[in-house]
Amino acid sequence: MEISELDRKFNIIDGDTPINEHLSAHYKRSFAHYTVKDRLPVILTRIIDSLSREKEAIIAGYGEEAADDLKDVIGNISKLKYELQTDKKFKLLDGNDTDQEEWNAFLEALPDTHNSYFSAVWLHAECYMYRRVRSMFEETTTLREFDYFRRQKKDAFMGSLEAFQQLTEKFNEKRMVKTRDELRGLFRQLMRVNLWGNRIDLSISGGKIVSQCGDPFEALGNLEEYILADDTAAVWDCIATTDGNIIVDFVCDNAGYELFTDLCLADFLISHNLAAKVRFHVKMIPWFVSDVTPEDFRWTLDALKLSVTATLRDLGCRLSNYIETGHFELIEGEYFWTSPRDFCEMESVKPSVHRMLQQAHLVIFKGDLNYRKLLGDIKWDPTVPFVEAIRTFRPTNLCSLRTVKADWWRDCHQDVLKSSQRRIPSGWRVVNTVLFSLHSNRAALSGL
Ligand SMILES: O=P(O)(O)OC[C@H]1O[C@](O)(CO)[C@@H](O)[C@@H]1O
Ligand SMILES: [Mn+2]
Repeated sequence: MEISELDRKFNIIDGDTPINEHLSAHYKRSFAHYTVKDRLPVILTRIIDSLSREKEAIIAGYGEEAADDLKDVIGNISKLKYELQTDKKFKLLDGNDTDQEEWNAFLEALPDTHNSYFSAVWLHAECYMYRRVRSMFEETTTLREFDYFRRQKKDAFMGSLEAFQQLTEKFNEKRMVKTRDELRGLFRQLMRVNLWGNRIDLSISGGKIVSQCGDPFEALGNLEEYILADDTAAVWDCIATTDGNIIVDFVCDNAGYELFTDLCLADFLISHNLAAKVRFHVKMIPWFVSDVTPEDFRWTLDALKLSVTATLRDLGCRLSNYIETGHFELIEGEYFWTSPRDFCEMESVKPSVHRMLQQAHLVIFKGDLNYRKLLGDIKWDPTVPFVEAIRTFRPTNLCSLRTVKADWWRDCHQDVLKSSQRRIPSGWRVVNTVLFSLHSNRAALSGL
């Protein structure tokens, strides 16, 4: 079928998402369109490939019955790919997962004009695809607990070991800082290391293993010019002006190198008495390929503890000890993070999560997907300040740490935009361009 014929059939508009509209694959020249048309089918195909490749190992681990389950799942993923590529309406979810009813209520309430892959809000379409894959496994007898992205996450972790080592060594050298100024300087560096950590994401690479190579601290200087918006000073003030008896929350994104940098930043906060507790909110089901699940979190601490190098072993022991002492807390069991809801809906849809975030003095939202959820997946006018774009979402002080993977102009102030245009020709082609934004909610930080 000719592409134009397809476009006509799916009612695709030949243009980019208009300002103030929701991002959607409906607009042919948008990154959302490229994602739904090209990236998501590739991610589905990669799941099928890895299941076929690992078939024997899976059967060895999950029993003979897993062979039939694998066959069913592979067939169902192929069907899902067909549904996606032919823009079928979203189906209700089967199965008994905890969040199934909420998801179905959400799907049933979608207007008829926005409930298929190319017509829906991009956030909804993308989340729905990952959630459908999960239900296929949930319906099996043997593979309900199987994480079909785990192999890739582990491989990416292993590929980053050298960077972990370098980061920990540098961090150990610097840990002993004493003065407030030195502390602030180290915080600034760790925030940047953390921000860069978000580059390593296995969904943007289509599931291909990408790991952090080279010395992360050394790379910082060259990367500085790519930072679009930087409120580190406000974030530091927000933390450093307290008595340290505060909770800091991470709404986590990717496992592997990024989680490692989250743990380093959290370690810094605890070991310098800047926070009494750091909580990590993670996903309950395999999500956007590399997102952290409780199992990934525990596995990461264990792998560090068992590392061949003493530096990483010591770190692993210290971090695990923080769990024992309650300085770190893994928050699991919450399905809101894998719902299609944006964060503005949190207070009404899941007040318990909102109340929990309110206990924290600062919440750090990691990554591109969380950023999109903060902004409601809307293509904001670039001049709209972050604090307006997050609308009524005000649980506490907020910080968003994100490398820009989706539409990049939404968070730029005009002056930044102008200077970045020299480097970035247009729209979604910036997918491989490294850009950062480091946002805090200035209004919330100043106590509004
Ligand atoms: O891991 P992160 O930072 O949330 O980014 C992942 C996501 O970024 C996007 O490319 C754009 O939002 C998604 O399509 C992708 O899967
Ligand atoms: Mn992610």
